[in-house]
This record gives sequence, C-alpha cells and structure tokens, in this order.
Amino acid sequence: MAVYTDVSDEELGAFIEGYDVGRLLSFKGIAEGVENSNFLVHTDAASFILTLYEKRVNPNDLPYFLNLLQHLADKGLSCPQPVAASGGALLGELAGRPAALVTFLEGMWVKRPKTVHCGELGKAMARLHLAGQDYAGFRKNALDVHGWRPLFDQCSARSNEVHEGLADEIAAELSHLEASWPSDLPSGVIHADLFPDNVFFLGQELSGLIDFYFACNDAFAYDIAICLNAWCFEVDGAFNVTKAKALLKGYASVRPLTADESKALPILSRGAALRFLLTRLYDWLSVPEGAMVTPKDPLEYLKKLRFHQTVKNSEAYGLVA
Ligand SMILES: Nc1ncnc2c1ncn2[C@@H]1O[C@H](COP(=O)(O)OP(=O)(O)OP(=O)(O)O)[C@@H](O)[C@H]1O
Ligand SMILES: N[C@@H](CCO)C(=O)O
Repeated sequence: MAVYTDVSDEELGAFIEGYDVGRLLSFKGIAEGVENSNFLVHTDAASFILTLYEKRVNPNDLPYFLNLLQHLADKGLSCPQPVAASGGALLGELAGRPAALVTFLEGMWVKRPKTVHCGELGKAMARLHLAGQDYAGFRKNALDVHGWRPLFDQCSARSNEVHEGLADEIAAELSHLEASWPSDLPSGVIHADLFPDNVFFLGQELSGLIDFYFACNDAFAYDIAICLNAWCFEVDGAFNVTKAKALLKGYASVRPLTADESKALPILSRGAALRFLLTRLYDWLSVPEGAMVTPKDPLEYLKKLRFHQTVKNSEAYGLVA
C-alpha cells in the first residue's frame, strides 16, 4: 500500500468513534504498497488496518471484496475480516474516499521466498480457489486480456521513455495474446495479485493472505500464472524451476490441475507478465504529485515476459507431462 490521501487526527478519531473497537491510541500511514492508502490503527482493544480506496478500485466493487473476506474467513481461510461500524455498515467514508476497517493479521511477508514458501503458497492458493467456489458474488476481471489494450493505449505514446522499443514489443505481444488467449478453463474466485507482499508467514508457516482488492472471477490457472511470475524468479531475473515445481506441487496436492490448465500455463504466464508490465508502466508514467509511494519497476516484467516467450511447454515450469 501507500498513502495518497492525508487524514487528520481529528478526522480519523471521528471515523473510529463510529466503530465499537475501543479507544483510539495511535495511527500511522503505511508506506508499503502502491494501490490504496493504508493506516495501521491501534486502539486499547486491538490493532486494525484502515484502507482508503484509491484510483484503481471501483467503489461499486467494494461489497464484492468485503463480503468475500467474510466468506473466506467463514470457510476457515486466514485473511483480514471487515469490521462493521456500530450501525452495521462494512463500508464508510473518510477524507472523501470510501474506507473500511479490517482486522490486523499477524505475520510478515517474505522478501526472498524460498522453495518451501512457494510450496505453502501453492497450497493456500488452491484452498482459496476451493473456498471461493460457493461465493455468491461475481466480479469480472477488469484487468483480463480485454482490459490490457485500453491500458496500453493510455501509456503507449510514452512507453519508449522507459525503454527503447517498448511500445512495439508490447503491441506485438498484446496482439499475440488477444489471438490465442484460452477460454473455458475452470474458473471461480481468484486473488489476482498474490505477490509475496500479500502473503504472510510466521516462520515457514503461512499465516494468511491479504489485499483482495483485485479479486475477481477468472481462470484458476491464471492465478497460478501470476504466482509463477511473482514468486519463481530470482533477483538476477533467472527463472527458478525448483520453486515453480514446489508451487505447482503444493497447489495440486489440494486441487489437481486439469490437462487443459496444465497446457495453458505458458500462455497464461505470458499474459500475467504483460498485465503487471502494463500496470507498472502506467503507474511509472503517472505518479500523483505529493503521494507517498514508490512505483514498481515495469522492466522487471519485461524480462519475465521475454522468458515466458521462450517457453515451449509446461514442463519448463516443472510440470511433468
Ligand atoms: N490486514 C492486515 N494485517 C496486517 N498488515 C496489513 C494488513 N493489510 C495490510 N497490511 C500491511 O500493509 C501493507 C500494504 O498492504 P497491501 O499490500 O494491501 O497494499 P496495496 O497498496 O494494496 O499493495 P500492493 O502493492 O500489494 O497492491 C502490507 O504489506 C502490510 O504490511
Ligand atoms: N503486485 C503488483 C502491485 C499491485 O497491483 C505489482 O507488483 O506490480
């Protein structure tokens, strides 16, 4: 997260008074992340995370996200739970933004995930997919293959400022993906942003998942492809097949992949790499003035994309045919 919107002590105090969560002791902005504004709130009863939803969140989607957290927690998944205000509403307004209070989850995210973490992640992701199967809400993925071109159109003119030739490279990839994107894969609720900073561990044990604000209904295997990108590359850009194997094995131990899903991993991984290349590129070119945020490097995902373009089949990800 980040802090885009300033909140005064008085505003926050008045907001918290609307909840039965004890007396406000302190709060501070959280610099991590890039999407929404987040504050860590301590009361004399417990700690909470207060989120003010920013640009990429459509306020109409907030009930989908907040009810999903509730649904998943009811199914035994460890994730933040929305806290209802005294009047019963999960969603409020603060400093002109939609805002919600959620419970604080214990644990730390792992900056350099090891193979064991990838295995745990795979299991947790599969559990999430199963737990979401009877969730009544539906949200189309706004950043699916159909959402990438409009995003590219908004930043294509300036992409070569970031890397010479980038506009042409993205345009070619986009056309390829639009022509060959698979449909009819098993689908349901996916997290869609399950990066290491959204997965908490206590030691080697996974303690919970956070940040469900890209969650949507899409192919389960696309969620896996996002994680192959986010968890299985080393800092020097090399793909670590051992980590991928552990991730896929962990996943399959809870929910086995269908043959179609296995076959689709290379194209889905290309798509996932392009999705994060595009959002990072857009953000890189449009940091709001005065915002407390560090944009993420788009070129990290260009390198990942180029790796996936060389992949011939899913065995490259450690799947045995
Ligand atoms: N429920 C929670 N419990 C504990 N810490 C949390 C919780 N929610 C958020 N945080 C803290 O706030 C940080 C930023 O949160 P989050 O990842 O949701 O932000 P974001 O802007 O959506 O980030 P991203 O760039 O991953 O989309 C987390 O790394 C974590 O330290
Ligand atoms: N996880 C994303 C940021 C949130 O969309 C990224 O690393 O680009």
